[in-house]
Amino acid sequence: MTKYCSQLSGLRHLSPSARFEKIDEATGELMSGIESLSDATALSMASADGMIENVIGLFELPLGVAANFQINGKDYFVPMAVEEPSVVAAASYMAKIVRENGGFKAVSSAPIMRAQIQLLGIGDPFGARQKLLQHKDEILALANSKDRVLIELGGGCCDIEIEIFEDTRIGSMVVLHLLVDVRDAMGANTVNTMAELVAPFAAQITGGDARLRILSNLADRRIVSVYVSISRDSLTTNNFDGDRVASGIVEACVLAEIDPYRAATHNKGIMNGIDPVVLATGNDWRAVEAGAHAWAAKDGQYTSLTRWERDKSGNLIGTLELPMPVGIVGGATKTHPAAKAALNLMRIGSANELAEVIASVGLAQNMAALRALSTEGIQRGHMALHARNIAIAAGATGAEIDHIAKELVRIGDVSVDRAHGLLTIQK
Ligand SMILES: CC(C)(COP(=O)([O-])OP(=O)([O-])OC[C@H]1O[C@@H](n2cnc3c(N)ncnc32)[C@H](O)[C@@H]1OP(=O)([O-])[O-])[C@@H](O)C(=O)NCCC(=O)NCCSC(=O)C[C@@](C)(O)CC(=O)[O-]
Ligand SMILES: NC(=O)C1=CN([C@@H]2O[C@H](COP(=O)(O)OP(=O)(O)OC[C@H]3O[C@@H](n4cnc5c(N)ncnc54)[C@H](O)[C@@H]3O)[C@@H](O)[C@H]2O)C=CC1
Repeated sequence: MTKYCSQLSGLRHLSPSARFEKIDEATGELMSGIESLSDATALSMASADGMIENVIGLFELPLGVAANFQINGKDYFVPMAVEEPSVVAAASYMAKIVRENGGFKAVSSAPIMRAQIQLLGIGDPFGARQKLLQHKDEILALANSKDRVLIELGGGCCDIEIEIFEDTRIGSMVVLHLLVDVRDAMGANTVNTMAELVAPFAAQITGGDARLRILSNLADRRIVSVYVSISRDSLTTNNFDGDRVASGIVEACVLAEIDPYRAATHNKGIMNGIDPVVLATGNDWRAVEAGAHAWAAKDGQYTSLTRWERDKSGNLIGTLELPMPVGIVGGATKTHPAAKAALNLMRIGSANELAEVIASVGLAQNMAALRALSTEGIQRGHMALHARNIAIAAGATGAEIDHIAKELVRIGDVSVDRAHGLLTIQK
């Protein structure tokens, strides 16, 4: 059997089916269910109808595969479901550079999610806090009394925290947090069930009224960190030397660290890498987005999720740290056949491993954007690929698409208007 090797060049020149075969070959043909990735009807109407309400159809997106990823010494072809051109190309390109420099190094914390129980109508919030702490063992036992599967897997509610808030409109608020190791699940349903189970007991021992009982999407105990170190020589391009590219990336990041206007766009670029993998694996991208942006503002000002710096030898060092509440069981991960196939394609063994892959793609995407923005600008690479979209929007079909796109790039005017003009001349 061929060894799984994600280092592949020239995928852009192949047709989708030839690309599929090439990747299948490069993965050692061990992908059960991989055909779902190229099958537009992978999700049946019956399954879709079981997933959400009032279903009348399916909504499709292109699924690309980013090549070259090596994370903690393991190779990955990364499936990305996304509508935006240049994202998959950029991820593959940066993964190629990072691979030559030892690959991505990622670590993640235990998969701990938190649920909140809001308790109102309490005159002695600090006394209530003490009572909750005194009953911690009973709270944990109650929370862990239903989900046998999770407990047998070594997960479950492992700690509590308590917050007190005073508000002029509603008075004292005591908020009990359940900290739950959710193992390989995203965990929202798991912790919500526990919160609803514990709430009446918490109300009884504090004398309060239990209101909200729901997870927090600021998953600050479920953090993934990823690191790259890149020599300046690897960053040299035809027009810029590596030292200039590295300092350009650092300087671009500094603006995002101090200016929320830039930080929002900078972090959007990171999510360009993260969301497509979250989506392709059937995970909840709203939860990941909410957690990422709340984390980016956790010190009181919205800032960059990445840091780029130079070490003493001049190497470019990039790091990304953020919450990553994703699962490989539960939610849609097992009901959507393409999501199952996506996890198979990457040979993912745990939710933590998936989190590490997703964060690596986020860091790669940020590097690509900063590299382009601080040197030649975003338009050349991105708009050249976007030109095909523009050609399609103007009505090009079949072989016309590539022809019109190339012409738009050659003229330097990637607009629907110009594409219309070119199509008219052609017809
Ligand atoms: C687009 C590139 C990669 C071109 O870059 P290039 O220098 O033209 O690439 P290349 O032709 O030298 O190819 C190098 C490698 O890139 C990959 N590659 C290259 N082209 C393709 C393709 N067509 N299809 C598949 N893979 C491709 C592929 O891995 C290839 O290796 P090979 O296969 O040849 O051995 C570069 O210009 C780039 O990274 N640009 C940045 C793109 C980007 O960030 N896009 C996101 C959209 S913009 C946005 O929304 C976010 C933003 C920018 O606002 C965020 C922010 O402000 O921070
Ligand atoms: N605010 C939010 O983010 C909210 C999100 N959701 C949704 O909740 C869903 C995810 O909830 P989950 O609790 O993950 O799903 P789930 O309830 O479908 O699956 C989790 C359960 O799977 C079982 N399980 C089997 N094998 C396991 C393993 N190896 N590790 C851990 N558990 C295992 C456990 O009993 C566990 O409780 C997503 O679809 C999300 O969209 C729901 C409510 C709110």
